[in-house]
Amino acid sequence: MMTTTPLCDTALPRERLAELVDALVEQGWYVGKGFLPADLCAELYQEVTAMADHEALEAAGIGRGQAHALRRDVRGDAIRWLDRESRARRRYLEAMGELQQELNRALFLGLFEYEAHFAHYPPGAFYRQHLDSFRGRANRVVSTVGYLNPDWPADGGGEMVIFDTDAPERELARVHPEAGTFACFLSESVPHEVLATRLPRASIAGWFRRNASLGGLVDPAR
Ligand SMILES: O=C(O)CCC(=O)C(=O)O
Ligand SMILES: [Fe+2]
Repeated sequence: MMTTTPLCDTALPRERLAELVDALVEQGWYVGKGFLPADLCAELYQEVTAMADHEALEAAGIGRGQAHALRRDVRGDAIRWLDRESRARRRYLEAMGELQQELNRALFLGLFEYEAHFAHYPPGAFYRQHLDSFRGRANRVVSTVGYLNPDWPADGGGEMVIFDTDAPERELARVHPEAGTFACFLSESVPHEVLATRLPRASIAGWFRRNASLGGLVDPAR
């Protein structure tokens, strides 16, 4: 009999997925250490580091379409949108596909698409407090961040701070950008920021989207 090779060996543990769903329902955000497989993070870290070394990343901006602008006073990372060109990237996207299915099954979110980019913050870079969903467009519904740096030191900076929806000056959590840690939150309601990093900081930021076409405008991806 023929055996089929599984598409990937990522398979996010069921109990961690359940924990994530519960936290999203209860507080609108989730942070899990050791959520992503260590070998996967190591491969992705190598890829983004090589891209940074070869200037294969582009300065990140804010806003979509024509409103897109470079604002180094707001965010200082460099990015590259994730394609499926390496085994590691396919594995990561496969894992996000599992998460999407689980979110749709458990929460009826109707998520239909996932977009993600590598992000590299050079020393000194930060990303000021913001929401991930652009005003007037319910396009990004759930945000994800997978961290890739091995052995992040306690004084490395670069934490992601999560703030209270109703009191955005109130800090709720600080996430150390350590390989394996995964953060997930509601894009429209959870204010967050990246504190200035002391070391080069690597991650994959991604968003589950619903199709939003408003006023006859089809919302552009990215
Ligand atoms: O890297 C992080 O911790 C968060 C990044 C972020 O907020 C974003 O890219 O929108
Ligand atoms: Fe963000």
